[in-house]
Amino acid sequence: MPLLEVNQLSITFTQYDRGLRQKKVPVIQNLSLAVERGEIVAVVGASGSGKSLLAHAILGILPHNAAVSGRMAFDGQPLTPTVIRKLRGKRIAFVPQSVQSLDPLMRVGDQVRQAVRTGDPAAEQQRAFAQYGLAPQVARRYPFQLSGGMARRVLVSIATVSGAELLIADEPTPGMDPAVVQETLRAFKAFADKGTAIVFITHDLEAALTIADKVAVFHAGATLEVTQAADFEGKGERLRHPYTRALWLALPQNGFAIPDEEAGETQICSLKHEA
Ligand SMILES: Nc1ncnc2c1ncn2[C@@H]1O[C@H](COP(=O)(O)OP(=O)(O)OP(=O)(O)O)[C@@H](O)[C@H]1O
Ligand code: NI
Repeated sequence: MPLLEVNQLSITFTQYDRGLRQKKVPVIQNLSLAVERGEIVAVVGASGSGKSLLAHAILGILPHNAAVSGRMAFDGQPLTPTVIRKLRGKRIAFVPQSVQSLDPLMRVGDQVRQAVRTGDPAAEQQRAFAQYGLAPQVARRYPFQLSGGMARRVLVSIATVSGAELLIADEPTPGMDPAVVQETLRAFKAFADKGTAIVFITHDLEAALTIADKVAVFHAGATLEVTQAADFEGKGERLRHPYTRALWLALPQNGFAIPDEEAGETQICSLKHEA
């Protein structure tokens, strides 16, 4: 049984036009995804394709104007609002996309220590900072005193000291320098090797492929394809969807190939953006 199961998830926003007329805007439609213990599933796709909303739906933190349908389960247990409240920050950890989610009024070291569930909080915080290249004195700073990359390392520290069984990381690496990105990816892989299930949301297919077992490709609110990471090889012959193949062929090592429109390739509009 997968640790996390998302079945036929749909999310629709209600918006108000002029004159209080309601408008329903579907943003995710019939999305299914399963993540086993020890498995890293990368979620890639263009900006606005619904990656963060998927994470927010799992964590039960969608805005109030969102209507959700479908089934989600963690360790066989349906993810109801009560259940998810109990799991969040404990068995399920989250690296949010926005660094604004740090508490502006609390020293960042304390925010990391608060997230520790087993072991000595101070020691765990120091270990995490050392791992992600944050100097010990950074612990005494407030979020506004950090660069974007440092704030993201603090967010990764908070999520990883919790010892959660499921880690959902929403774009954890922007603003980090390449060595820290590598260290973060290595850390994720090490967690997975110890049994943690990881959902790794990213624009960066190349980075995703260095650690992912599976890749879920999103486009306009639908999962186009969930594929084995190993299928990204050669000319992408094993990739079923033209958009997925376009993402793969657009990587530098594949020569930034622009798919052949004559051959009927579709949906390559955001190809440049993704590369
Ligand atoms: N509160 C909201 N009300 C209406 N529409 C929303 C709301 N929040 C998000 N959306 C829409 O849902 C879609 C998916 O947004 P989401 O943030 O999940 O995209 P994403 O794939 O995470 O993008 P990015 O890569 O830029 O982070 C977008 O088109 C966005 O405009
Ligand atoms: Ni996002």
